[in-house]
Amino acid sequence: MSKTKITPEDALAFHLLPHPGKLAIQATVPMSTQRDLSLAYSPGVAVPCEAIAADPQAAYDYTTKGNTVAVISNGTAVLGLGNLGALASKPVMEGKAVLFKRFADVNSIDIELDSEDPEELIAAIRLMGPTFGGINLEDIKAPECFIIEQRLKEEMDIPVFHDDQHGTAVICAAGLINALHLSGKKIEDCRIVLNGAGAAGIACLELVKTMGAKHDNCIMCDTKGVIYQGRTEGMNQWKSAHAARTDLRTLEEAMQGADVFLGVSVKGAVTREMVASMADNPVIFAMANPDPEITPEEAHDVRLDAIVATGRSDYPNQVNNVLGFPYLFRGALDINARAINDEMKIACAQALAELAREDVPDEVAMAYGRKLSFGRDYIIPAPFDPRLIHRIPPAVAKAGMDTGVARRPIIDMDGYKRSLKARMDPTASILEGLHARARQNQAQMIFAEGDDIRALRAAVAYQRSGLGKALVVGREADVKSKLEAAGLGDAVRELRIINAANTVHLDAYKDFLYDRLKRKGFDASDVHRLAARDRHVFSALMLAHGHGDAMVTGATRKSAHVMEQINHVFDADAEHGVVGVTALLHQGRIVMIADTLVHEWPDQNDLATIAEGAASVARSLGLEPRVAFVSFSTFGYPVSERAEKMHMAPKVLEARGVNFEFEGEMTVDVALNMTAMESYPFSRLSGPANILVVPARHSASISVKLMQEMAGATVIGPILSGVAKPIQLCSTNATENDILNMAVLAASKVG
Ligand SMILES: NC(=O)C1=CN([C@@H]2O[C@H](COP(=O)(O)OP(=O)(O)OC[C@H]3O[C@@H](n4cnc5c(N)ncnc54)[C@H](OP(=O)(O)O)[C@@H]3O)[C@@H](O)[C@H]2O)C=CC1
Ligand SMILES: CC(=O)C(=O)O
Ligand SMILES: [Mg+2]
Repeated sequence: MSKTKITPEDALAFHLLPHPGKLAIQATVPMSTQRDLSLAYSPGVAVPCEAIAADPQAAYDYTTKGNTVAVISNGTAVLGLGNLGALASKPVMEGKAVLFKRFADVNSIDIELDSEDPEELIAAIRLMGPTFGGINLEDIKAPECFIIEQRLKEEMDIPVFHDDQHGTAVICAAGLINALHLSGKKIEDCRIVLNGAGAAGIACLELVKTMGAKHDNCIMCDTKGVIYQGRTEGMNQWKSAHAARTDLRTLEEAMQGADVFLGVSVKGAVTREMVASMADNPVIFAMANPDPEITPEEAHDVRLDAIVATGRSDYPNQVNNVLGFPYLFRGALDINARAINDEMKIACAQALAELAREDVPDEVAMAYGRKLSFGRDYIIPAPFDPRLIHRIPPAVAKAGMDTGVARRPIIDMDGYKRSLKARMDPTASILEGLHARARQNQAQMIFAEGDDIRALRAAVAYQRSGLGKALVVGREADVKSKLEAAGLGDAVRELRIINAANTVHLDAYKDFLYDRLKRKGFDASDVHRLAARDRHVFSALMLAHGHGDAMVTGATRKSAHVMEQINHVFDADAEHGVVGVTALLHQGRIVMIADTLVHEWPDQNDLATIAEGAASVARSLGLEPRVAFVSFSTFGYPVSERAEKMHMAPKVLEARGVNFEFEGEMTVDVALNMTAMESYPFSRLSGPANILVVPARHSASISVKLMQEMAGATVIGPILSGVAKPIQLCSTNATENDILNMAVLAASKVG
């Protein structure tokens, strides 16, 4: 697996831009008219207030309570970094909140409380009960976390769940079930060593014992070594419950002959020697974050037979509570649960373990750059597995219903599973899919504009994200000084910088170009100038000769000019059926507009070609194309000469016998809104259109820019379809991230 290299600068920039932090709040109701105001606020708001006063359960219907979880910390155990305090824990808590949203569509808000006094924390959190459907406690150190959670569970009527305890224990249990399955050992026979007797450690060992591990076979260690019966130093009642009858005193001694090591302590706590002394087929879960107790490389160095997991996303087998808390809360919220109980946690662990043993869909395999199948390097589902959202919450909800904590049981389980699938934003998986394919292809990407810092930053990000090799066209000294000025001086060595003036291939490139242009009014000196001095032409020549797999350009010059230059090398014009398609991503929806680049005033045949090009782009993004030819008239009314070609284009497609849905002509609202489409029951579209073929390039540009400026839509493209090699153009106002996305798109098409 290619490892993503993240620098401290990357991490800070990610948190700084485009806005400080990682989340925002968005209204879900219209707030534009006097009437909206009267309904949302006084006087309309009084009605739900009274309804809730009469029946508290109504809060789940009329407020956000039922889908809102608080992520609460006091920062006393921030990951494995220790007591950084409430304020410094905020990035982690915001992070958990975004994970809740991304993976389970749970709205979540972070709350950092500046106190280490359990009583203060209990009082503060208890008072927040009315606001939330659940409380996720996070990174509060042991033993205070045990007292706080226990009391809040008793005193609150919503789920209170300390993620570091139970989230970790659930995932650890799921991974362990599968790891032991592979090593052919029974949990009751295993000698288990757990390092880190805090929030995560105590909960993990308790669950492992519930699963059948014998008390006398389990050794728990902390900073003072083995927790044995009679030890007095650094003890508390939770540690005492796991004190072993043993003469072992150090982690090193405990590890000898152990079958399983569970680490929830700190970076580097385990040595190669300790791993070497373990039993056959040892299981090692080094779960400390951000750095594990021992890296998989170090462990495998001494024990090839080890099954190793960490808490990180850049190694196989990520045993991290991100696989648990989003889905546990999703299931709990959907039954308006009073609590998350042990049965719900066990159901979650079992569902996760089962899922990992099943066949893995290709999209998941691609996201991880390798074929995943149940085995030593795949014992637990991967976080981007799209099946998690509809497999885990139903198991949790069912367990909650069976054990009587549901205020509102689910009656139609199949309907519930379908609704879970629909919850997820399809745009997220499309972008993830593109990244996945790009990562798998490991393309050598030509960044043509090495004189532009945005392109250079994108090239660095491309390479450091493990997507492939970045080839930058530019002068070495210039690239170096620009990168240094941007604080990226160390990236110079990582990139391959190609200077057109002194490449060994220049003569071959010139011969090729001369052949293409000699009958088009270009002489040898024109060709030399183009090949050696124009970065777009030079880059296209590199690509044409296989000295790179794909290219991205267009940030420094208008796309019409860039297309003209590229056309000297490739047949990238309307005549050759090339089409520009722009994808608009907005509010969980994707709509493509075509042609946004190549055809200026297409006729009906061109329009049909544009539809075909756009359909192939849609399929490459994993979408089943539904094309609408759009205009200001719908199915012939009002009659207009201008709309004629849009009316005729579907007939051309019919004659071509294409294998995707299309219809037209129609207005955009009919194309995108199934209710409006109901007035035309003969329409052949089975759902709202996802491709709008527009009458001309100006209407394409207007539509895209209007959506971008007014609605804040994310714009990807124009994506070029029909060129012999993957080339992507970005716009002159592209950001580093836009350029990177274009590179990813180009890379996803390689191969
Ligand atoms: N992968 C995952 O999903 C998760 C991983 N974790 C990781 O687990 C670790 C602990 O978190 P948490 O339980 O919340 O923290 P706590 O502060 O509650 O507990 C930390 C425990 O680790 C022990 N410890 C610290 N250093 C060492 C050492 N060198 N050798 C042995 N034990 C040591 C402490 O010992 P003592 O009692 O003597 O002070 C304490 O018992 C962190 O690294 C965290 O990132 C946590 C949750 C989830
Ligand atoms: C993953 C997590 O919750 C932790 O490391 O604290
Ligand atoms: Mg944590």
